[in-house]
Amino acid sequence: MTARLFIDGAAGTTGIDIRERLTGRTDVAILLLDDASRKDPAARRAALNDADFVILCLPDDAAREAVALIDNDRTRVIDASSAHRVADGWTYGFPELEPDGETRIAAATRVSNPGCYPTGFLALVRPLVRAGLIPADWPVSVNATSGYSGGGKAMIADYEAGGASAFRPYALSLAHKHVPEMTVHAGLAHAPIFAPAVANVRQGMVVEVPLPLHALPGRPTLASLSDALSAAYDGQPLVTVANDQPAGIAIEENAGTDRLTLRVLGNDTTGQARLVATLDNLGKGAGGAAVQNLNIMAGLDPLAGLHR
Ligand SMILES: NC(=O)C1=CN([C@@H]2O[C@H](COP(=O)(O)OP(=O)(O)OC[C@H]3O[C@@H](n4cnc5c(N)ncnc54)[C@H](OP(=O)(O)O)[C@@H]3O)[C@@H](O)[C@H]2O)C=CC1
Ligand SMILES: CC(=O)N[C@@H](CCC(=O)OP(=O)(O)O)C(=O)O
Repeated sequence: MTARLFIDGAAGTTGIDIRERLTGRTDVAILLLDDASRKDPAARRAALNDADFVILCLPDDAAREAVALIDNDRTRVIDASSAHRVADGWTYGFPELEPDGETRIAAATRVSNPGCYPTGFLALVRPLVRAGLIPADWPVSVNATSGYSGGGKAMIADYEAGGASAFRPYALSLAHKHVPEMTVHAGLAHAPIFAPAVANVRQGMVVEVPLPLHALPGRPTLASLSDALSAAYDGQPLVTVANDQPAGIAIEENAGTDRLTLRVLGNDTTGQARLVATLDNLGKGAGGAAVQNLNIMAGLDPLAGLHR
């Protein structure tokens, strides 16, 4: 079977990336609108209802509008925006996160693609909360740095014109749009303190969760945390729990791939840990995850077109 796919927002950063990833595939046929009609509601409505699958690569409001334009119960949607990540009736599109994740995505008609930062954060924290190693009411914090392509066309243009800062912490009022999905899908009682920054590198991301092991109820060791992550992702080809002790970690480690690498680093003597994830904000953090979800929903090879 050939899956008929419409990408709404195909001219943007994520849309172009997904089109490139699907080039040459014979199991997916892409429906495109020309430049004159790509923002025309009537043309979008027709394409949205004609397709078997739709990937929304739009700002949040436009993504909500696109969903409202679908008036049949056959078209299945993957939304790359943050509009539906904690919405009722939507399945969170992170197949490796829960034991039944892939099964639920395969059956879903509405799938929300995870945010780039939440992908790293949840991969580190969710299995530890599920295993009881981090209590649900623990005051978690998360520091992260993204490549500038995470800010879409406007931020890419700023950086590539040479005028933007080399390293810029932001979201300083602690109300970043990713906090709700981090809280809900980690199973935490309180919002984590999320401190993101953008760096002068096109693609790549480091997400770090510091943990005072000495203060946690079970006083876990580094090895017990690492073992819990390894067990959670056993057999998952895109997720690696590395047991190395690098002197430093490059933000580019997984740039250009759909890999997600997790590490538990730190010091058992002081009882302090640094949980660190690296990924490509456009890979497992966006377009790679969208293609993976499409593959799963359409019953295709789940890893087709992904860069391991
Ligand atoms: N970049 C990233 O790393 C990631 C982005 N995302 C999410 O994916 C979505 C798209 O992001 P990104 O690709 O970066 O953004 P871009 O700004 O690069 O692209 C957005 C595209 O949507 C088009 N668009 C805007 N409004 C409408 C509309 N009403 N109808 C049709 N098309 C419209 C824009 O057209 P025009 O330029 O002409 O206005 C543009 O082509 C966002 O919700 C973003 O949060 C998700 C994960 C990662
Ligand atoms: C560097 C930068 O600006 N990043 C974006 C997030 C990019 C992303 O992946 O967010 P969504 O998946 O929710 O679109 C931001 O902080 O808003």
